[in-house]
Amino acid sequence: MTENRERLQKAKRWVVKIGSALLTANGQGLDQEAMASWVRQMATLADRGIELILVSSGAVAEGMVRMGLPGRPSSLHELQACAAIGQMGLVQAYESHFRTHGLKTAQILLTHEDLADRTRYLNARSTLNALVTWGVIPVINENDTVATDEIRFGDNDTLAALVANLIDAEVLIILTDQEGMFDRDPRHNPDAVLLPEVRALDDALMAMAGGGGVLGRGGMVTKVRAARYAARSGCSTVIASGQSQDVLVNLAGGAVLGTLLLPDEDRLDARKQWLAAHLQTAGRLVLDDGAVQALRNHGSSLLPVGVVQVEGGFSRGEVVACVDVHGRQVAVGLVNYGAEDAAKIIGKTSERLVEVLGYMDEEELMHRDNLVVL
Ligand SMILES: Nc1ncnc2c1ncn2[C@@H]1O[C@H](COP(=O)(O)OP(=O)(O)O)[C@@H](O)[C@H]1O
Ligand SMILES: N[C@@H](CCC(=O)OP(=O)(O)O)C(=O)O
Repeated sequence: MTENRERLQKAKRWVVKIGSALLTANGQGLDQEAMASWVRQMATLADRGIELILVSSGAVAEGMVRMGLPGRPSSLHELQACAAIGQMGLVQAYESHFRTHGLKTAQILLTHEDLADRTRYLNARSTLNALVTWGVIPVINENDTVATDEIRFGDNDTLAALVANLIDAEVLIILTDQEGMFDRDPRHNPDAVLLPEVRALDDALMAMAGGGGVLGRGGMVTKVRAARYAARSGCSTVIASGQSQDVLVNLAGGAVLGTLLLPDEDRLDARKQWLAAHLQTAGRLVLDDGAVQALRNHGSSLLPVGVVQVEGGFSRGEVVACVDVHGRQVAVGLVNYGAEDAAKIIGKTSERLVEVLGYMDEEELMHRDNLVVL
């Protein structure tokens, strides 16, 4: 175990995510004292040459306090207005805390759409790399003011993981209001046991992870999912308590704190990571069992013959999900045929494509270089 903790000691690029539950002191507004402590710790790490990217929630919660609202608004526009109000307080606080340590900050607000579009994805990556190289601390949040269901990450755990993929971070630290991940939700099970180290891809984890509290969005479910996303670029995740004294500095020293979620060894190349980052897709292809096996076990391309159904109105070149007959996601990839033509060729062998369509661009519906098995 300590050997894996030593990985953290060597890591040079970290994403740190701070959740609303932790940041807002039980709905009493931003916890300035706690923020000062995390910032001081990050300044210590920056001083040791660690590159840091901060993903911070708290905009909606702070907006609620500023507007004197008793609970989280249910209407989308009020929620978005709250986020816009609270985001001011959030960046203002980080800017002034970091300035006391001589560090500059930069605000970055993203939606899922920014990472789904290849050009914007590359732009976001270059900008973040430029900031980090200058020693500026990017402070990232979802662009809640414009995010609708179609373009949102939904929670900042996911956003933080996709940022870790984007900039090739070695470590993602998710600070929350619990000591780490337990085998059951400790809020409801006092005898729950803390898990010190797990494989991020272990399927059993999802069953142990429950939902979140009043202010946070995702609970442990989104944190485990985030660790799985992070693992795609070889990034280790730690879920730890933000209330634990000097948590960041101690983790950097190799202390056994919180839960370490380790990646498996094989890591996706940068383009496949971008493909995998598509949380929303333009449509779905339903695969028969043979095609599922071919993709999963043999790294094959997807041929029309293995597809039983086409759903959605996608065009050639769009990112489409592949699911099995039970609707479970198998892969995502760039499709070689639009939905209309795809519907005509599914179930057909490659030799029949010209006969059915009158032309053939590629014999695969998705080439293996353009798909990623999830
Ligand atoms: N297996 C688990 N281990 C630890 N916490 C869990 C687990 N399942 C659910 N939770 C809940 O997840 C909450 C943290 O998530 P959340 O409220 O979204 O916080 P944040 O704002 O930090 O993202 C904890 O307070 C806890 O009640
Ligand atoms: N963008 C939102 C973050 C919502 C969110 O994911 O919260 P959390 O589950 O506490 O990380 C905000 O700033 O309020």
